[in-house]
Amino acid sequence: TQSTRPQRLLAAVHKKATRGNPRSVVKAIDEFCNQNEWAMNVGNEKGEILDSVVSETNPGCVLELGTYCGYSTVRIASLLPPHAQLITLEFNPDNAAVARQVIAWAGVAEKVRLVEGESGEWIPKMKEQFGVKTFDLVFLDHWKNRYLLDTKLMEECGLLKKGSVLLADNVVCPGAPDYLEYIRNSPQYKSQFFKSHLEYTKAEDGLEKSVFLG
Ligand SMILES: CCc1ncnc2c1ncn2[C@@H]1O[C@H](/C=C/CNC(=O)c2cc(-c3ccc(F)cc3)cc(O)c2O)[C@@H](O)[C@H]1O
Ligand SMILES: [Mg+2]
Repeated sequence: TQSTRPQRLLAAVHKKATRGNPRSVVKAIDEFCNQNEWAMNVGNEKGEILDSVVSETNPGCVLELGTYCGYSTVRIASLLPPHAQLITLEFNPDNAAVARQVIAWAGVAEKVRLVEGESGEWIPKMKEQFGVKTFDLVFLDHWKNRYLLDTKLMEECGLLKKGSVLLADNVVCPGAPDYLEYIRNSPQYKSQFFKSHLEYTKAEDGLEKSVFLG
């Protein structure tokens, strides 16, 4: 049977990356996507912006929406302080299966809890199921038409506190217009746009960083 792109990406990780070395896993995926097949990982250019936001936030509790193959999961987890936790939501079981192996190969599995399921179902369960109080950082990179819905859901569930940071991928391409309109006009957020490029291309894209003001 034919392999899928995520499976071919995983094979490249096993072949090219050093087990236990998260940076080599990130490098192997970027090489695969630059040389073999484009895939919707945040990529290295936007990834460096993600890294700087993670480092400056120094988060104890992170939520990622849309694991896909685990590329950004590995980038974030490799920068977390000891005992910090990253919960990542992925509802496609095939993608989740690949992501678990990418995360394990990178050696960051003990910092990551991959939850297989829909964000809409699991965000309301974060407190009771995982003992989460609030998230210090949320990375939004799932279906673009879910960014706004899930942000409002996190607000309603009391999962954001003063200073919580939302970082949204693809606010230019493919775009998340309703999310941008809401977050840039809401008095409850301070937003900043980081201009960049769509992963592995010259097309314009960017990340929106928004700090919840409480
Ligand atoms: C239901 C809520 C919910 N709950 C849990 N998991 C969910 C979920 N909704 C989605 N997922 C999973 O997340 C991943 C999807 C991510 C969606 N990402 C893009 O569409 C995207 C596209 C481009 C691009 C494509 C083509 C172009 F031409 C240009 C740009 C570039 C990018 O960086 C992109 O992130 C998959 O694993 C889903 O299974
Ligand atoms: Mg993306």
